Amino acid sequence: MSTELVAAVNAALATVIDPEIHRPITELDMVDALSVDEAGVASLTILLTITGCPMANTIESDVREKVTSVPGISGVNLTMSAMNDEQRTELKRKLRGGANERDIPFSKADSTTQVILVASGKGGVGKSSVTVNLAMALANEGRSVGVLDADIYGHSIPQMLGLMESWPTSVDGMILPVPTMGLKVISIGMMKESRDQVIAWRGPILDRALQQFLADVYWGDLDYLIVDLPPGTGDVALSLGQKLPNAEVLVVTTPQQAAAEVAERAGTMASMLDQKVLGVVENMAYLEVTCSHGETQRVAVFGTGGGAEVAATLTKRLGYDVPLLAEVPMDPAVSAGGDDGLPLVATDPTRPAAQALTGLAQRIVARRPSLAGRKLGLTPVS
Ligand SMILES: Nc1ncnc2c1ncn2[C@@H]1O[C@H](COP(=O)(O)OP(=O)(O)OP(=O)(O)O)[C@@H](O)[C@H]1O
Repeated sequence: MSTELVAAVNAALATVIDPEIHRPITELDMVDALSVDEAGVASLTILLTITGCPMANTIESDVREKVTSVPGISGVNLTMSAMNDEQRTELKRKLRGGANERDIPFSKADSTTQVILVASGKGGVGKSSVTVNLAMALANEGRSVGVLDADIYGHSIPQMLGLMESWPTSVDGMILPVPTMGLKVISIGMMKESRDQVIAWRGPILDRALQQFLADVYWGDLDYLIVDLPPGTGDVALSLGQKLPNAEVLVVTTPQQAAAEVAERAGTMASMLDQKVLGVVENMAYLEVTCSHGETQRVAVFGTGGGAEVAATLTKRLGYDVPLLAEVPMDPAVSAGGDDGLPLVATDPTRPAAQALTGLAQRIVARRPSLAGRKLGLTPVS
């Protein structure tokens, strides 16, 4: 057996990335019994994290391609198998950075992930649409982004990202988010046995489920975790507020006065939980219509000024600047993108609505992460 060839095959395998965990399969101890015989035939076993792993075919074809491309390799003898319990436990330990206990990585003082809770006062203002498009736009800016759909009543994220038939893989109790379009996604809807099942979780059960999303999901290194909250100021906001004291809240409203008033409440609630309000997004701000003379006009379908009003009220109430970060026009393409599972920012970034959402992402990226109001995990000495 040629040790050089084995090393070369190993190096090639190090370029095969597990599509769910986003790490090289060699680092995840998924390569077993690798050898190369005199005739240059490589034999190896790939240990999948679970039997029936949904990504098995992708990994298999990737491994074949990479191994056969190594000079001197004439064939591949590949066995696809699964890890045993011990191997899985070791992998989980490794993924948690050697720690056995499950704590929430984002709540640690040294966490570099910016958690953004997308909140609204009432339903239907476009909170989920803003969530998926903002996440896509941040990914387009080269950031690693996770999306957590914590909207127990709506959970429309799977639909909006084309994941209606996708389920997260679980490795011995550790959940791997579903990868799509460069994002990592988990939805409360994915935890149900069937998609039409109604969830009526409250109090401790809901709290436990949210804890699981944050601690038992292997998110990896994220720049941003965007969380779609249920509308209003309910149990989820409270529970997440306690679990993620450093999270920042992005308030989505429509220009309507009534929507603005309830949106202010969502912002005020955040401050009660010691969270900072990052800013306000006014969605469905106006509709652009082109008249028969070719002139374009902005029609205020839902009135005007709601976003600016929420921003001004929260600035006054909270004592720091809460900016109006974006005004997103009404555009049937936003809605169609949601139905098709493809966010507008990904399919048609030139449309004004997509540009407004990209601008929102750019403003968020450009902000220097502020430590104001953050709990730094320092213990005062007497
Ligand atoms: N800028 C927009 N232009 C046109 N349609 C939009 C826009 N934003 C959202 N919509 C549409 O409005 C409807 C409600 O949006 P969405 O589901 O994002 O709201 P939501 O606030 O998350 O609602 P809920 O909390 O009730 O789930 C959807 O059909 C969506 O496609």
